[in-house]
Amino acid sequence: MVGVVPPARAGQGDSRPLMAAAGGPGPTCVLGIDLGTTSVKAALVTGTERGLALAQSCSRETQAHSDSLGEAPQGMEQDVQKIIRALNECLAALPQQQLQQVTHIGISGQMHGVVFWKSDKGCRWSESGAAFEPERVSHLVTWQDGRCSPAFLSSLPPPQSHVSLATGFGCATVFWYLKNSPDFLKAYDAAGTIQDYVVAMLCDLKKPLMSDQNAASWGYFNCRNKSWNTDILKKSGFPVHLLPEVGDPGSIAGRTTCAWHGIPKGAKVGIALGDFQCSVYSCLTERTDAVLNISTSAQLTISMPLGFQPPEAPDPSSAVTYFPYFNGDYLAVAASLNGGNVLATFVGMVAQWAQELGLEVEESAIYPRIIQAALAQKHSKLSVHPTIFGERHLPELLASVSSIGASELSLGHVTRALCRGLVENLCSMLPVQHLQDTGVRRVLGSGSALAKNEVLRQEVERILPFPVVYGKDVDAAVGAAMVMFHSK
Ligand SMILES: Nc1ncnc2c1ncn2[C@@H]1O[C@H](COP(=O)(O)OP(=O)(O)O)[C@@H](O)[C@H]1O
Ligand SMILES: O=C(CO)[C@@H](O)[C@H](O)[C@H](O)[C@H](O)COP(=O)(O)O
Repeated sequence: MVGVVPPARAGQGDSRPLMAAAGGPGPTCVLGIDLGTTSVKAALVTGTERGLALAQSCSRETQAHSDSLGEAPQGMEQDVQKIIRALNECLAALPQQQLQQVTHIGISGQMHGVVFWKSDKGCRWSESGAAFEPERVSHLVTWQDGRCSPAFLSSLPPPQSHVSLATGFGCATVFWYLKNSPDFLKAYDAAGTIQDYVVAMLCDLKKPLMSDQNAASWGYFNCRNKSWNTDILKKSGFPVHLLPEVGDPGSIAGRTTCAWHGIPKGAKVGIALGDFQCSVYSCLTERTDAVLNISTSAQLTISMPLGFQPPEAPDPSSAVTYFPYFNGDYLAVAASLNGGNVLATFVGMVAQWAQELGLEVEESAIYPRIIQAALAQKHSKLSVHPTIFGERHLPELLASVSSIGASELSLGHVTRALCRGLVENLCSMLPVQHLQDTGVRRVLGSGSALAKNEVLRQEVERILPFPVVYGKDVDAAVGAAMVMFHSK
């Protein structure tokens, strides 16, 4: 037993679906999955008399980054075959006898991105029925994709949504294909996030289902009436037949049509969820909690009051956006494009410099060294503004370094300053003063980049004047499993 998961607090003010009636026919063993940007995580969560327990977990890096097939400038695509391979490796590493007990599957994953497939040929099940392999499936164009320039985005019709349109958002990517490679879209008749694709394959859905969490992340989705901006899109020639059906987070999308890695056929599969919302769900128990998630990207968030409704129109200049959560609730989110991916880029740069100096150093060996070096440098006057990927509200503001003193140039100084810069950047988007004004009493930390990096945790604890409690590195997968226990 790895640890007992915070039990859901039923009752007033809790955004989470009510716990299944005690002793009711609720699930006993749930598989939670997070199809993240860097790694896939899987978690087996069991119901015990003490609440929910994380029985087993596994993670595998996908190494799925691929060149843009369509030669899209600044394209960021991932090979779906490699994502599914990492998923299969994770499940194969979990105990068979526990997988055989699984009655429900909760799936979350990286939001905004889009993958296309041929609805009745999206995968091929192995002879044994144990696993499926993708077929007639495109690459995943991820949330980090930069093909939609500001000029292209401004040529698109204004959305009737509170979420501003940005590059890497599913609907923006479809518009890009429509304009630059229309024949590409003709090969497919289904689309969704990577997690929607997996749900559709497991349940053999002819029409993909998508939760409003993921629909909102695509753009052109009205969260108030839970519908796509179909009229606006049709007028622009958008292939609206590609838009999935939208359902409520926590609802059941269907049942597995085959046994899957030992999980019996007929297991209930939840509608796919946003990884960020599931990371929050795994730990948020009080409305006075703030959550800081640092995985490939980074988010700092607080709950909005019950009954809050987002504005009708988007505000592209705002650093904070409102994410649909559960039960009609919303989260106010500083969603940064710069999180673990900045540290990963720094590690890649160190490896590249070493190679240019004739040294071969594995990136996996660099992480512990830069962390150790920074632990030895408790302070650094260096000031790093880390936004090498820009931000959605300030796409042109790239990274910068200042206060560079001759004594501040060690690997340890630079690493600590970089970690501090990541946290300061989030706090520039959602200031500490605002957290205090809204009554935040505690910060819950989640995401692998935080779980694996003591220096980052030290800087979090220096900058945020609140107690900080950390989760594990499989938070979104645990959250996706918890949703299945708490859904009606
Ligand atoms: N060995 C390591 N030590 C410290 N940090 C690491 C290590 N390996 C990866 N990371 C950090 O973890 C981040 C990926 O976190 P992860 O939770 O796997 O991402 P996601 O959920 O987006 O797939 C990377 O961007 C990197 O910054
Ligand atoms: O960009 C946003 C929100 O706008 C982020 O929540 C982003 O969608 C998420 O980080 C992605 O879902 C990727 O998550 P992760 O792979 O970084 O865990």
